[in-house]
Amino acid sequence: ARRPASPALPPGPKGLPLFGNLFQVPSKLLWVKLVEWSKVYGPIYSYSLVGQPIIVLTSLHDASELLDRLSAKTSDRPRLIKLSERMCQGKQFGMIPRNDVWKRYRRASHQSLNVRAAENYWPMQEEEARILLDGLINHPEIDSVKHIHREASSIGWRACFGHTTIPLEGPDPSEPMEEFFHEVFRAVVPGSSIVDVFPFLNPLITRSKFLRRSVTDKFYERATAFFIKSFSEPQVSRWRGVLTHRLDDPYHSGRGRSFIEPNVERNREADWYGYSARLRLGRRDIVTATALKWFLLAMILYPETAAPARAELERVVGNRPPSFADMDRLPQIEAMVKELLRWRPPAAGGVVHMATEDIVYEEYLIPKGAMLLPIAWSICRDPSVYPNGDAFDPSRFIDGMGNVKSPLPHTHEDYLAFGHGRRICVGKSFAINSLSISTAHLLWAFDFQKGVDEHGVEVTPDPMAFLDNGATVYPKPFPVKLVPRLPDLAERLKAVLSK
Ligand code: HEM
Repeated sequence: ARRPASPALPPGPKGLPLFGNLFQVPSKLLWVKLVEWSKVYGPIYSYSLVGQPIIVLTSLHDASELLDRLSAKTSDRPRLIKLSERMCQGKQFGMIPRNDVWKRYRRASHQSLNVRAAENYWPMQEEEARILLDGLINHPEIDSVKHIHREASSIGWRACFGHTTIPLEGPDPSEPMEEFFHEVFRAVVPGSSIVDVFPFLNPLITRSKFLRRSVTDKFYERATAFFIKSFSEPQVSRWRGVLTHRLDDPYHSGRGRSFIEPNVERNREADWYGYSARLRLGRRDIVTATALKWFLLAMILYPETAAPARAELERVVGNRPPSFADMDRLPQIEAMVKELLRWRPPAAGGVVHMATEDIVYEEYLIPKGAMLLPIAWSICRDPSVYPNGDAFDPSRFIDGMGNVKSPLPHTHEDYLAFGHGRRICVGKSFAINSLSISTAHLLWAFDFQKGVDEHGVEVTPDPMAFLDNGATVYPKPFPVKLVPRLPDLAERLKAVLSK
């Protein structure tokens, strides 16, 4: 296309003077509306909230050009008053601007979470996957979602603090943090908080307790207080006390070194890194739990897609539980995890970036200060790379020889659910490992069938029934029936767990 004399913002829905599209965007499931608009206005379009332009990216081409290739100019975060400044007091590094503090946090967490370093958590993640199965077998009366949550929080907490496993019956020390992260995910959505839409309210809110309460919700103050307290020396020592104590427990081997340790040892600013690490990473694992809920749903609705992975597990591991050492020979598991994150990217609406300078992109102007919102839902079903993207089909990632296909360029090895550019998820390898080992164990151990409701009627879950949690999206709860695939499953697990 010929470039017009003065490039302008990508077109989009017409709004009101001053307010822009403020009254057209829903307060829940914003991304569903944004996907709808992309069908009308094209893969790249813009809308505005009270003068703030937001550029919506729904194609792989635009997202990779703007957020990956031009990431030097598009890796900032917008000012997030409620989330970053009020709730996290500038300490949650995923949300702060791209400044020196961010760089130090990012470097420190990359050191402990990169592909190689993530291998340190394999024994702990394997153990947790087995404890998950053990719980599901011995406590079928407890909702499977609760088991999944236990596993996810235990993995997250153990990685952060070197903690031993969190028991099903609790106590779960990470619980308040989970609450906090729910709030974080809600507040990261553009326009979700009134103080971000009308920043002039900020000083007023600081002064008025009434306003503070009314712009936030009931969890806010409690969760924020917990978050801030978790930096404090006494709190950290208290957690450490719990850890060391439990390490002697023979059933819970206590394997699993905190990923903070290497940083603490290496850095002179040990305390600073140590304390801050706890929050920047603690409870991100709830995203992994979300992915596992979608996994159960996919297995109920598309049972035939489990067959190749099962056949492979039978061939490679047989009657013993799978392990990371088997993963090279389990391409079907890799394909399953790729497809799971593609079909239902947990952060469906993407995480917002901000341009730090004016960018002329194709015929458009992306002005400095514009928000850029990559809609993972759409990008992960971009028809030019993933045809028939609404169908759950792990075989799309398998070639004629039964190996995982080489990914197409710019697809981040077919893991587009982890975002883009310099802000790409720092826990990516860690999360993929958690999902691979958990799905491998679940497929090895169980057949998944529809569960029944309180009247005994079989329930077919609706894959389009979403529960909004801001940047992440859950399936509406559904019952599932797990049928053990080996008669002596419980004994086999006991044998490996007590080793
Ligand atoms: C399936 C699980 C997960 C998914 C789908 C996911 C996805 C994402 C996405 C979309 C972003 C924003 C990227 C962007 O701005 O373009 C992000 C950022 C981040 N993720 Fe994850 N994540 C997952 C698990 C984790 C885990 C387990 C950890 C920690 C161990 C983690 C730590 C982070 C951090 C610290 C950031 C902020 C990075 C920055 O702003 O520089 N994530 N993640």
